[in-house]
Amino acid sequence: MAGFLESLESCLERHIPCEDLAEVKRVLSRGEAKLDLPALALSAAQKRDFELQGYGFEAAPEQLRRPRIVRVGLVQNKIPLPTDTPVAVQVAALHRRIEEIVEVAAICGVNIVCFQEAWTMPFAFCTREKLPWTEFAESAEDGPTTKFCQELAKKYNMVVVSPILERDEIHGGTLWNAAVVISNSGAVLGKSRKNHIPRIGDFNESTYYMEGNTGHPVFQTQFGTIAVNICYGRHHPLNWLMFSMNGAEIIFNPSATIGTLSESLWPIEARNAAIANHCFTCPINRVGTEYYKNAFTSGDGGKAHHDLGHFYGSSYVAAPDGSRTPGLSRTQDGLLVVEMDLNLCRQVSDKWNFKMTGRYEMYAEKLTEAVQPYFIPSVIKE
Ligand SMILES: NC(=O)NCCC(=O)O
Repeated sequence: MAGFLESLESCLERHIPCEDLAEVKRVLSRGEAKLDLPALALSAAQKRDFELQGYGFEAAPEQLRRPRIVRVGLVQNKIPLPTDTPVAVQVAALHRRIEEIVEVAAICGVNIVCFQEAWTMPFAFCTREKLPWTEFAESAEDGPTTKFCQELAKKYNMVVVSPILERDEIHGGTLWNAAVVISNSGAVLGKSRKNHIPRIGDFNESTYYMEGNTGHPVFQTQFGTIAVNICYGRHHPLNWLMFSMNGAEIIFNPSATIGTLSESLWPIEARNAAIANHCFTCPINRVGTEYYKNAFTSGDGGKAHHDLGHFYGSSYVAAPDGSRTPGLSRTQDGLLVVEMDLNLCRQVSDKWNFKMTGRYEMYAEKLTEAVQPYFIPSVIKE
C-alpha cells in the first residue's frame, strides 16, 4: 500500500542477504559513492526533521581539462500547513521550511539547489477550482518568492532553481507553470515554462495554464550549464533531447506525482534520459498527501474524494553512464546532496557517441512528414 514503504533502498538493505547485497547493487548500477557530509549538517537535518543524504559521481582524470566538480542539492518536502490555511500563511510557512533546508545545503557546499514543482503551494490543480489556488501565482521576475530566492542565492553563493506558479502580468496576467533560475549573484537569469501539460487522472493542470512557450532554454551558470524539464515533460524523450541539444549538462526535473500513477516509471525515465543525452538528470518529487475541503471527482465515474493520492518523494540523480544515486525517502522531507564531475558528460559521449550516431537529420525529416494531416504510414502488407 502506497505510503508505507520508506524507500526501495532501505527495503533491499533489510532483506537482501549481506553476501548478495553488493552484487545486487552492482546489477542495479549504483555507481555512486557515499559523500562525507559535515557533522553539523547531519545534526541540523536531524533536528529539523528531514533526511539528508550525500553521494558522489567521479570522472576519469584528463590531461587538458581540470575536473569540473559541482554539488547539486535536491529538495523534496511536504506542505507544512493544511490546504485551507490562508494563502499568505501557507507561502510563508513554505519559505521558512525551505530556508532551513537550504541553510543545511549551504553547510554541505551545494552550488546549485532545486526545489520541487510548484513548491510554494499545495498541488491543488486536481480540484479544478480557481480560488484560492490562482492566488498562489507570482511574477517570475520580481514576485515575493523570487525575491526570497535571490536573498538565498546571494547569501549562500548558490544558484537557485525555483519552480512556481507564475503570473505573467505583461501578457494579461496569464498563468504558467514555470521554473525561475536565479544566479549565485542573485540576478534572475530567466525562466523555463512547462512544455507538456498532463491530462491524466486528477492532474487537471490544463484548467489553469497552457503549454509553455519558452522552448528549451539552458542557463549558463558559474557551476555548469543547466536546464529545467518540469514534471510531465519527463515522459517526452524529445523534450529532454532538446534541452541537451542546447547544451544542458544537468537537467532538473521538478515534479509532483503520485504512486498509483507513475511510481513504476519514475526510476526509469530520467535515468534513461541521462544515458540517452550524455548528461546528469535530477528528478525531484514532493512527499505526503494533501487534503482538500471540497471533494472533487476524477471524471471516471468513481466517488468524489478529498486527496490526489500519496506523493512518493524518491528524488534521485542519474549520471550519463547510467549509474544513479539511491532515492530519498518516499515519505519524509529530504535533501539529496550530489557531487558530480561534469567532465563525465563528454567522456560518456566520446564512449557511446549517441550525439554522432543519433541520425537526427533523418528523424527531423521523417517527423516533419509524420505530423502532416495526410501522412501515410509506411506499413508493408502482404
Ligand atoms: N505534475 C505533473 O505534471 N504530474 C503529472 C503526473 C506525472 O507526470 O507523473
